[in-house]
Amino acid sequence: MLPMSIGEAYDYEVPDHLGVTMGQFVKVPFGPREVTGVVWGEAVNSKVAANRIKAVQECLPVSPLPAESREFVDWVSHYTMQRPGRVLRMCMNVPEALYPKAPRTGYRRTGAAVDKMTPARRRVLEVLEGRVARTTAEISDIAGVSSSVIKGLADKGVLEPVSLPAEETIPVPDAEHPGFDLSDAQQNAADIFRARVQADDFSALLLEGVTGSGKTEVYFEAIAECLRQGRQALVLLPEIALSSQWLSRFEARFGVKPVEWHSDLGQGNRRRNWRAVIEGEAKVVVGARSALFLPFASLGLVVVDEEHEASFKQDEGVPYNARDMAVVRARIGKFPVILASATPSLETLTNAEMGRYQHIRLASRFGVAVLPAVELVDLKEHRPGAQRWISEPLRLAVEETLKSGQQAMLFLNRRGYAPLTLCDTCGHRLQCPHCSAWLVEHRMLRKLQCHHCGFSSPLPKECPECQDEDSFKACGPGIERLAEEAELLFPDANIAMIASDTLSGPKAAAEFVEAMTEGQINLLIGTQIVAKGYHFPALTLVGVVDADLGLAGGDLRASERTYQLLSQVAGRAGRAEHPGKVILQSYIPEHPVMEALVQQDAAAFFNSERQSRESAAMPPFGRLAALVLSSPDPESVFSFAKNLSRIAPHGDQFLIMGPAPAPLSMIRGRHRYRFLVKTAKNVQIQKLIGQWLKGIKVPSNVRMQIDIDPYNFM
Ligand SMILES: Nc1ncnc2c1ncn2[C@@H]1O[C@H](COP(=O)(O)OP(=O)(O)OP(=O)(O)O)[C@@H](O)[C@H]1O
Ligand SMILES: [Zn+2]
Repeated sequence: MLPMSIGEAYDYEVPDHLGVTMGQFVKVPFGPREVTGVVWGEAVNSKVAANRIKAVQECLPVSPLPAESREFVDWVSHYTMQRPGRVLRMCMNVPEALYPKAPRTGYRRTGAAVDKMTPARRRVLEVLEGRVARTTAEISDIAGVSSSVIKGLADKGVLEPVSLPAEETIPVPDAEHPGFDLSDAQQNAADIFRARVQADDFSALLLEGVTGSGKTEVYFEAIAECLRQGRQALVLLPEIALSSQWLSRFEARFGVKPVEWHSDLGQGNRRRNWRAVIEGEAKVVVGARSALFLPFASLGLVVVDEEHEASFKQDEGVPYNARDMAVVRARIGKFPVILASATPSLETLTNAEMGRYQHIRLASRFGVAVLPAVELVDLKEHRPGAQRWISEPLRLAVEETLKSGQQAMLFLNRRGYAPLTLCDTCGHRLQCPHCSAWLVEHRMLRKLQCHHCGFSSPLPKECPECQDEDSFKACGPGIERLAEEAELLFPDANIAMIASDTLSGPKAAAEFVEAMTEGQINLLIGTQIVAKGYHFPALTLVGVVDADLGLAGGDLRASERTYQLLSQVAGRAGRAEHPGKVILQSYIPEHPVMEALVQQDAAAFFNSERQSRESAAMPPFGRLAALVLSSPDPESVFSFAKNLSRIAPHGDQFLIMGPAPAPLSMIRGRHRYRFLVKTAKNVQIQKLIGQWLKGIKVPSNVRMQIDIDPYNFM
């Protein structure tokens, strides 16, 4: 199999001297090029004439891709209707990891004296005190000298070269490293997990625990058991790059840091970690959704933390849901998968109810902490002033919290200064030239930005429509604007504003956590990025500035997502000895989502949500797939969509809706049309779509993306 978008595995001859095994990574000729592929199986009834079959050139010096990984690739390919090579590419996207690293050369002191001492030379000798050996790069890094200083000392015989192991070894987490004493409820859950890991068989477990109940500590015990069994464990976390608190807790429990996998890793670490996974040296990996495609030598447990998070769904490339695929991966590998959340998805809750997943609950917060009280502020009664968003009751609550020396947080899930900028004279709205979306003003960066394609431009001096000067007006708040208001209202507060574009990576995230923990910040203003996972003991007030924000639009999961997000953000309040309070500002306080949040009645909310989904035969009670067609040329995509529509099958078990212009009818200069396929639960939706599209030729300037179980309806 080659990691590219082609239909099936290619046939190659294996020269006698090579002796390949299944899963072996090999170099093969492909047209004029040489590419790396994986031995997928024996060619049966090859369609290629014997004299045209080319030969495998080389086996690569790395363990083969395990059988479980190959089965997983085939499964995901079939389910998502994507070519297997595209899925395989996700497993082997670190080409340099297929070769072992050359041994490194280091230097150490010989004991010979230096004839002429300089400050730079002295620093080098200090770094190498006690005959330790280090690489040139390390020495120049620590001592702050150029490599010529080191070479000069070596030439004089003061330093001598020594050979160092090719790679630093990966520290092994210690299952017996002392952790916390668990509460009774935690202990019960941990016992179940341990038994499941020992059972050496597939099982799916839902760990539903209210915010602050200590779910992490409980699934750590499952990881410990997995380590005792000598197998690898994988934890999928949303926003792993920002989870410094999680990493410290792991280290506290297991004595060392886990192996990380996410897009913020440098090239060197990616290489090392990928290789450590396939060679079985990486015992615990924590990563983003893509970590599921790592070539684990012997995986024995997957934990999906915050399993309800939509970020586990990938929309681009191969569209897949890592939560669902984690369950598949566990079934293939015959081991347990743990789905953890304070607000599980309706899909997972339904699976638990049907008995497919074992449901384990943690009903209260750990220790003395209690769940925060939730209050609604009806914005129809307590209107903030013009161009203001903080109501009087919320203002008072913040003031009181700050006065008592505790921390408050204002939550608004909108980046930038204002979501819309328009001309006050003619009403012209500033729109992205490549997308059907408004430009968002980011005042700190002094520019307008498209949140869909990244386009940015300075705010124009004059309106492109009516040529009036300085006529643009910001409409609505983003967190930058909210921060402006907060500075006016709370002049003495130490305000920090945190959004995905202000928190630029793991380092900035760790600094933010420290500033919160040390109390250097007392008023936090943030988007969803601060809504989950964090544990700040002194944070006692959470104010949700616009609780209705997520409810707009026709998204199937709008209510569910709003409920989950607001529960998460509410759950940041009062996690230690001081009780917390949550204020939701809303124009629709009677909405079921608001009522459920105030009553803290998750069950009632999910029952009503379940009923409405069931009566509409929507997931998880029916199946959905989206077909998105796009092209730079509006004519081509429209006529292709029309053709598809003409030949669309009809039946009473399914419905094909569309083509309709997608709600975002243009992204990155591509015009988009959508079909939505909706079927009964028992219909094989892939088969139906396969029959529909059989023999279809997609025009070369049109792209067709199939998305099974779509989460994004834009
Ligand atoms: N058995 C225990 N002993 C001591 N501290 C604990 C114990 N269990 C949990 N804690 C602490 O309680 C806090 C909350 O736990 P944790 O963050 O795991 O909760 P959670 O269920 O993951 O919450 P959320 O869903 O809100 O992220 C953490 O600081 C954790 O270290
Ligand atoms: Zn754009």
